[in-house]
Amino acid sequence: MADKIKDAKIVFVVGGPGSGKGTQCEKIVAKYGYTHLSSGDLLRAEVASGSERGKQLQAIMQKGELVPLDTVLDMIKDAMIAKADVSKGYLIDGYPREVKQGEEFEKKIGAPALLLYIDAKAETMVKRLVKRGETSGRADDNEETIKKRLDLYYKATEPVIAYYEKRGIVRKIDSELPVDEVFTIVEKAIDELK
Ligand SMILES: Nc1nc2c(ncn2[C@@H]2O[C@H](COP(=O)(O)OP(=O)(O)OP(=O)(O)O)[C@@H](O)[C@H]2O)c(=O)[nH]1
Ligand SMILES: O=c1ccn([C@@H]2O[C@H](COP(=O)(O)OP(=O)(O)O)[C@@H](O)[C@H]2O)c(=O)[nH]1
Ligand SMILES: [Mg+2]
Repeated sequence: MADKIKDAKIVFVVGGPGSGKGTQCEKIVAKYGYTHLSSGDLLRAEVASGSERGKQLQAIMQKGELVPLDTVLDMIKDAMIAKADVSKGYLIDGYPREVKQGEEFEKKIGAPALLLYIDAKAETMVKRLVKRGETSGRADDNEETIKKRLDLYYKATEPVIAYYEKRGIVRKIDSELPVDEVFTIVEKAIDELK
């Protein structure tokens, strides 16, 4: 496994709920052809399958809490292996959520070359998610759960950024700007990887 993906770049995409991770990842895929793996999307797919495991995940996500670390990591790993022959790079979106998740990822898969830190103000993120909730159908896009997701982000996920800052691979992206302007900054960070 580690062998198969050793030449592919791994990029962690981290930021608060609604900061714009998914939006920027789509644009990176369109321009660079990277493989986009959103941990949240993988979990939602499991929920949609109606499996027993999906039902347990649904209950946790609805509360804005974190699902067990191994569950997410196994899903990401399987998805990476499935694309290993064609992938130039991987965008791991919404992961790691806590420092321990990052450590486990590196033990089982490999080291990230870059961490894109998508940064928006709490107020902005709440506004975007409430708006997205009008059409997203996501069970966690409601004000009560949004608040819990934000709290958990500041408590558990922000330390992830500090952890990788020490390794010099963090690029902070201001996502208060319009989407295309944000992408201009993202492009610079990805171009530096080549
Ligand atoms: N103005 C502005 N709006 C944005 C930007 N990026 C995303 N949005 C809007 O904010 C909402 C959330 O964006 P997503 O890309 O889904 O955010 P995310 O970080 O993937 O959020 P989660 O899936 O909850 O983790 C979307 O409905 C976008 O339309 C941006 O750079 N500028
Ligand atoms: O590594 C992960 C990624 C997601 N989640 C769960 O999935 C939800 C949605 O995650 P996503 O990244 O889609 O959205 P965000 O919370 O960043 O807005 C989170 O609130 C968590 O309950 C998790 O437990 N571990
Ligand atoms: Mg997303």
